[in-house]
Amino acid sequence: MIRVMVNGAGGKMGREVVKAVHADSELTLVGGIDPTKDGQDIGTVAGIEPLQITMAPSVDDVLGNNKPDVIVDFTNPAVIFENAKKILSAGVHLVIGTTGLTEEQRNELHEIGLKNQANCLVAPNFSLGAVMMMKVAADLAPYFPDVEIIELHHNHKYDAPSGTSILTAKLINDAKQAANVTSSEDLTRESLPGARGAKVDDITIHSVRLPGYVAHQEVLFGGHDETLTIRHDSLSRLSFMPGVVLACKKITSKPGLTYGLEHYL
Ligand SMILES: NC(=O)C1=CN([C@@H]2O[C@H](COP(=O)(O)OP(=O)(O)OC[C@H]3O[C@@H](n4cnc5c(N)ncnc54)[C@H](OP(=O)(O)O)[C@@H]3O)[C@@H](O)[C@H]2O)C=CC1
Ligand SMILES: O=C(O)C1=N[C@H](C(=O)O)C[C@H](O)C1
Repeated sequence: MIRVMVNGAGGKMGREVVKAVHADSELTLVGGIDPTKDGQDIGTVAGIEPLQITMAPSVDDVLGNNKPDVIVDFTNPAVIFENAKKILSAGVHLVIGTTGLTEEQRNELHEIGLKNQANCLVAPNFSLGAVMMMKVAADLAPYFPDVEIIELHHNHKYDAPSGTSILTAKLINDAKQAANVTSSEDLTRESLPGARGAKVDDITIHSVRLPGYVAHQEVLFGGHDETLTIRHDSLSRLSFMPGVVLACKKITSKPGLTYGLEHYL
């Protein structure tokens, strides 16, 4: 049995992860961390039967004796880097769904993980469909080098652009460079700043935040008198759970830091 703890267990994703880990026969839920749910019962917070597990206020409280094998983190971009350093330094494997880590920070976590035999997965998106969308987008990019991304999320999301759109843009850029193709010149000049969205390398990303949405993304390719659009929709947070459960089971066999769930499939 793999002993799993959830950081951010009281949040929108954390509550679903608690339920998914509890329901899996190869995983044992051994704890949850959330500053404002400190002392509460994890089953009550997640809306399942009482589990007799009390939530801890911070990772500092769970990295002493009786550490878990794996911590799954869905907290927020402001706290992820400092928490990840502590968790990996304590020799605990770490599955990160939280967005916002820079490439430089991921490199630092890779070194800390190797030094402490603690593996780390940073996956901007755990849904199978989103991983496939990114793969197909990269496959299409050499044939359609003119491409923009629209990502659409609920209005309680803290960060923009989304982690998924940033990884999608990176994969598209890598594919374009490998194929030695470039996009057409953008002749538009903004009369209002921000009208053309944000750039990740060469790719424009537009972020929509509205109540009602969960997590959605369109990748739009423009060609000669034709366009091609691929779209992915997460209809609920359950869409991320098979990926999170898979990551908890595979992480022991992937040394260092891995970026993207595709490397686990
Ligand atoms: N990789 C993927 O597939 C997905 C990634 N995400 C990402 O996951 C992250 C969380 O998303 P979501 O669940 O919607 O956000 P929520 O705000 O609903 O949940 C975050 C939780 O973390 C808690 N928290 C804040 N600071 C700490 C801390 N220092 N230690 C422990 N817990 C803390 C929050 O408590 P409080 O509310 O009291 O601040 C809250 O309960 C985001 O970065 C989001 O982009 C989301 C969906 C899928
Ligand atoms: O905040 C969210 O909700 C999501 N965040 C991730 C991201 O930033 O890409 C994954 C998914 O889009 C949901």
